Amino acid sequence: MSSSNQGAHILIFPYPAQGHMLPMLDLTHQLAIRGLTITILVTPKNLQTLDPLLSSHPSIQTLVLPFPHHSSLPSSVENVRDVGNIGNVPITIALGKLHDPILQWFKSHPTPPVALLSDYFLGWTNQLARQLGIPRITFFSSGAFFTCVLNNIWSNMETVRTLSVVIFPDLPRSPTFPIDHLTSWCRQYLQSDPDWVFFRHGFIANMSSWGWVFNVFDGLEKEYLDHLRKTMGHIHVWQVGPLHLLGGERTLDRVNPESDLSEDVMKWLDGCPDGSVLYVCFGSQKLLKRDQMEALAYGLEQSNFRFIWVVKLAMDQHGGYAYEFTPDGFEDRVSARGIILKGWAPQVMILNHRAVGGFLSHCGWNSVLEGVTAGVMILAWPMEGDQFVTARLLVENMGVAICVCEGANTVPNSVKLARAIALAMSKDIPQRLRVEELRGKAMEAIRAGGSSSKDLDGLVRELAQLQVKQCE
Ligand SMILES: O=c1ccn([C@@H]2O[C@H](COP(=O)(O)OP(=O)(O)O[C@H]3O[C@H](CO)[C@@H](O)[C@H](O)[C@H]3O)[C@@H](O)[C@H]2O)c(=O)[nH]1
Repeated sequence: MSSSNQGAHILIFPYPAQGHMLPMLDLTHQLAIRGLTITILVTPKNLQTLDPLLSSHPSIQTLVLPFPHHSSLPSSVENVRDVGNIGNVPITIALGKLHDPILQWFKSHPTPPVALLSDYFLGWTNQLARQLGIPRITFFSSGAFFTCVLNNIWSNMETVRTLSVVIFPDLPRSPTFPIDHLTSWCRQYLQSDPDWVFFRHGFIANMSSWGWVFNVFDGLEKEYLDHLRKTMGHIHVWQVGPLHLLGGERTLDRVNPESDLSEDVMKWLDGCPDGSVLYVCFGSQKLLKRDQMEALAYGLEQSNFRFIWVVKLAMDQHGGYAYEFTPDGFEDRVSARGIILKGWAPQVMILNHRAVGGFLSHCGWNSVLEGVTAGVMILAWPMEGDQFVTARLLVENMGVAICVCEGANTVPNSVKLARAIALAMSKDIPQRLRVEELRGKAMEAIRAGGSSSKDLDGLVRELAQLQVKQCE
């Protein structure tokens, strides 16, 4: 396949948040092995994240542009990881100022890109692509159900934000959500603030982009993908997930190379019985408050189950770094059966270890795909963004997870949490069987000739076709 695609040059623009970048880099890897010529755009502090990709594909070019200033961001911040999801609006606005530098780079390039593939938070690039006279493809790092909900919210924001319960009668299963379970943007949106108007326009622009790529698979979200194809009248909708499964040995590169934690953790898991360990991790952005950490610690302690709990390092208000709080003495008390993993965990490796039987997760889209494809039971604690919608998909639609807590600021009851952990970790819970079936469907989707694999090839064919058209 590769030789016929040589020369089709694509500009890839990831959004600087781990949950967005990692799947987009997996996608880039797939496009590179299929022979496309790739330039990837990052700001200086995100360049390091590309190291594994660039060492596998030395032919990939980088376009490194300085991160533009935004008054509400400390000057050292170039990634949502450093500030949490509160940074999404200013980071998107700041990146919008790259419009002119990209335009200049494009005009001076001897063989400029024939298409622009950018994250769904970078909807302003739709207009940029139009100016450049090339198609823009939106990459969605979240699911199709959430995209249906989000399109609806942004299109009707003036009404939606006044409601306490929002009904989506036109979506499959006509879901209803309390406003608090929809993205906090509904509460924060300010029509009089140009930053918010710009942010909103980006999402609306996504709806008219030339193509859409989703990190999803048929078995999980077919009804929502079909809905999007039907309502948007779009033929260029590609489902290419779960991308982390296609990443091959790249998956291991997600482990922080400076830490040797992964070896110790895997050794510890080797000594644990099958399905006996609960893995606890809330993605790359969300930091729990002190009382939430305490309640979670006591819940884990009382459950008596083995666990690995990932505790994050975060920037404090003085620009220094500190780990999330854990109660005094907790680590010693549970040392016989629990590990507190400080820093960046080798999540995919841990989830795929035979000893791991449950995953207490915030339902970030990547974590969900990684949990499901490891055949691990998910204990959902949705907190923000797309996570309530994803939890609905898993708990109610698919029946592969149970909900153990809800809300970004909720302090769980430790006793109830311990009970829920015990229930979820039991071997005979029906959700466990269903998640195994769903895992089979994900594997089916990515094998040669499977639905995601075919779509990935179809996407590359279309991109190569653009090159042919440009040469005619
Ligand atoms: O110690 C860690 C922590 C995270 N990860 C990886 O980081 C990614 C985290 O992604 P995700 O589970 O999606 O969570 P967030 O980082 O919170 O992602 C943001 O972006 C996602 C994709 O748009 C959304 O679904 C989430 O709600 C949003 O918070 C996953 O691949 C994890 O494997 C690690 O490898 N080690």
